[in-house]
Amino acid sequence: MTQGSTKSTDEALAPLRKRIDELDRQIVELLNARAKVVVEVGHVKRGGAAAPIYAPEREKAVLEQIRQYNTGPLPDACLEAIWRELMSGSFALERPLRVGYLGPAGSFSHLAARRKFGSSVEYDNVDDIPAVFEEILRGHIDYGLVPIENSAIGGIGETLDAFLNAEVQVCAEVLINIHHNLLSNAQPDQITRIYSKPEAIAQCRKWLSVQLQQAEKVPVASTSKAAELAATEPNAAAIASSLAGELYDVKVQFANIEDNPQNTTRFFVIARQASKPTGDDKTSVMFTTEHAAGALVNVLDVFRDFGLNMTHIDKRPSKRVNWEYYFFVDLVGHIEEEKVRHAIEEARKHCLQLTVLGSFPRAKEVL
Ligand SMILES: O=C(O)C(=O)C[C@]1(C(=O)O)C=C[C@H](O)C=C1
Repeated sequence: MTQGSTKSTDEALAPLRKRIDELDRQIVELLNARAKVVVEVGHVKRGGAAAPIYAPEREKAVLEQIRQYNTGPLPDACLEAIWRELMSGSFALERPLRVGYLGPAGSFSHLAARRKFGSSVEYDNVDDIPAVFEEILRGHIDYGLVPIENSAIGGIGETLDAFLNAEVQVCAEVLINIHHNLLSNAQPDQITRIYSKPEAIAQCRKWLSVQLQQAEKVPVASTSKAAELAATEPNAAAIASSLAGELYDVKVQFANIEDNPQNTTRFFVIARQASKPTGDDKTSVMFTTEHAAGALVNVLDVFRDFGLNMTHIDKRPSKRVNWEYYFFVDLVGHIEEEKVRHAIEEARKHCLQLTVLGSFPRAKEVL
């Protein structure tokens, strides 16, 4: 490029950048005007009948409105990411929130928590999934992220079991695309051991059956724990997120090694309080029935009779009596809707026990 053309580019850019500077000034002014209103929202919420700081139903309405206002050229996903971060800042202005997840840092639960709650909340990593539930009940954290099901391997038993022992509420759901990476600071042909969470090993089964067959697969409590081990042990590798690779300083040797590129995990956000209706919600229930012919069908018939669509069903052994099960069902609708409330009352008549785990806005996007 000649000096003349550089100069003319600079000359052409200068007024455009000046306009951007002026717009940035106005955006900052507007963002702070918004933030001042958020501070007032915080006063209202902390006074009187202390309302929850995180309002999933309002979050959904705000994001939908942003999509409606958007006439481009910015894509909706870009604006949504900006507004999520803005709302994260709102939490800090109203009352700092503590969000717990299965650690150590860099786990997919951490990733889900960061995508949902942004960078202005405090994060706490806990040792196992039941501990996320306990920390909610003890009031040490305000919200917890727990994996509920994966598109390839189904329900996460540890989370389902934790619902049997802890009375927490499901207040939101989060869908995350799970991309696994083989992390190691050793050359691939030197790797003798691969650490990961059993679910992650299962999600990369095909890749592992062809690649690195010589390496021993060692299950550990989380993918981030695996990354931590791979960082310190020679000839070790981990299957984990790229975030874990960054945090523990372990190189990505192979990216996206999951068998299914659409590999998605659904997380629940658990809390001490429920979420308000949005008009597009789900309700999660857990029940156990008598050990008799047709007992489960009787419950499901009620949901069908009330025209309630079921989006998820799972089962776990009760661990009290052999072959006795707890069923987990997600229904479309909110418990405050007459139809849903009525159906659940009817279904309860066919159950030994039925617990409503919570109603929450239906997640539309994979974050
Ligand atoms: O409207 C509220 O309840 C807020 O707390 C404000 C706000 C926002 O920034 O728009 C913040 C966080 C979300 O939970 C929902 C909305």
